[in-house]
Amino acid sequence: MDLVWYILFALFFFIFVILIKNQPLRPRNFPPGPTPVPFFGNILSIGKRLPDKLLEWKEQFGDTYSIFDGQNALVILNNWNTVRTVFADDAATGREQDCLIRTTPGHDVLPRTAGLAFSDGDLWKTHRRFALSTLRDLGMGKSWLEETIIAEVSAVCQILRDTHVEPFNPKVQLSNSISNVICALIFGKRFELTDPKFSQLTSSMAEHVEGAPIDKLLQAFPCLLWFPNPLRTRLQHLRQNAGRIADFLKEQIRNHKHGDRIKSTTAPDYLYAYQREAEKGGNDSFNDKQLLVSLFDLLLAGTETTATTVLWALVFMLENPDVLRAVHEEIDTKVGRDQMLTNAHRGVLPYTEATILEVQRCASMLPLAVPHKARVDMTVEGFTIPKGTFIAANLFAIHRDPRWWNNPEKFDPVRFLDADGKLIRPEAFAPFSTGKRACPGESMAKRELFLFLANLFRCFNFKLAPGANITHKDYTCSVTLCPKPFELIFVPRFGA
Ligand code: HEM
Repeated sequence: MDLVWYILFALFFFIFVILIKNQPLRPRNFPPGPTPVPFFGNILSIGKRLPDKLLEWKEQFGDTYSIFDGQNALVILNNWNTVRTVFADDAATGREQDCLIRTTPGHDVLPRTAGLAFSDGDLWKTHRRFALSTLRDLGMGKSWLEETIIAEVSAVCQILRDTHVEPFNPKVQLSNSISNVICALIFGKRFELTDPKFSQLTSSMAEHVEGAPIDKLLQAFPCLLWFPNPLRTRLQHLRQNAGRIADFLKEQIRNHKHGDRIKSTTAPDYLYAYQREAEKGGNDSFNDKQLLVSLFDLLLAGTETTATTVLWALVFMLENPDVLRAVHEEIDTKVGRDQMLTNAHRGVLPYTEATILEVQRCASMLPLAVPHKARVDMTVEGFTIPKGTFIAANLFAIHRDPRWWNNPEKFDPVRFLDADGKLIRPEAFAPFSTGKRACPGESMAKRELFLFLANLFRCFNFKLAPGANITHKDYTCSVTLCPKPFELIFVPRFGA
């Protein structure tokens, strides 16, 4: 009996030590926040609606607070002025480098510390500068990009007309056509919207983004990688997905190198510009590994974000038929129904553009943008943030902050118009984030969103399929907020 008690005592003592060792602790003078539990941090309190929980904690702990995902602390910034100051600082430009979906011990699907979105330091600076100038050279003031986007919108509108007012989930076709724009930009190629292989690829991209929470969970509990379980199986599937996208990109690079490029446009593309830069020599970071991951980042960032915003726009138009009616009226009276809308029409369609901005504000589809990491010890709002701490801008909260927005829960495009009906950009509007790591695709994305959405609005009325229901509260939450799958009836407003 004594031995049993002895073993039990030793076991409890062992568990106690493990719990104490794994109790996440806030360093001195660190932002306050909810009490974490051993191993899990605050993960278990979050539930299915992360943005709502983060708003609750903001009420409780103030504008700058911290939470733990497993053992890692994440500082959440909810005040726009703080975000602007912190993200302008070079010290806050670090990024998380570990990603289980992208890398496997001994075999990296996509090499870590490479690319644009998850690299940092000098490598990131060099390649971000290159990306910004190349995207600007390829896109700015060039008609080919606008023509490419309009061709894609026309193709997708035709597919939607061909549904003959039958219920249809437009997600795959919209993602394919939006992905075609970034494919044209990065390697000058387009794919048929109904091509099953291409549809599989864009679905893999969506799954890759949705998989981020699994990655986080397995990083918090690496022991789950040691034995078969559903999370490990899911991770393997996500890695295969990432591998499939990487293989697709390698094929494009090979074809390009072998001069087998399909010239759908006369413009040179990103890949061409990159290879020219590499040939110049003088900087060996312009290598094949960096090229592959940069293309991966551009393809995913350029497809998922824009496609999800378009889906959100459809949801908000269903919920706000008066707004859609006002958009139709503006387009019909200022331009007319019988021509495709181009960038030249932006100036005469301020209400339509304001509607798109309001969709971005209300959706806040990247609710925490992409978290940054402190590269050195920092002081933020009087708190000490040690080197290596993750820092996130809560764009979802900023876009609902009553200090900046009247009646923030209301979908109201007029907040983006001045008294003369001209478009304004309120200060705390930051769907593309701000500062040194702000989205390099912003100007391209804005153009795409206008051309896709204004033309979809021009062409269709949207109705829910009988018995179906979707509201802006029905979303899935990973890195992005994405409306749950829904079917719509696309009612053409006029003949083709
Ligand atoms: C509606 C469309 C889009 C939205 C809302 C969006 C938003 C964002 C946000 C919030 C970030 C994180 C910024 C930060 O870390 O502070 C980001 C990063 C990034 N975006 Fe976008 N984006 C969009 C479209 C695009 C497009 C079309 C491209 C490519 C042409 C692109 C390429 C990138 C890249 C490469 C990064 C990583 C930048 C870095 O880490 O330095 N995005 N985007």
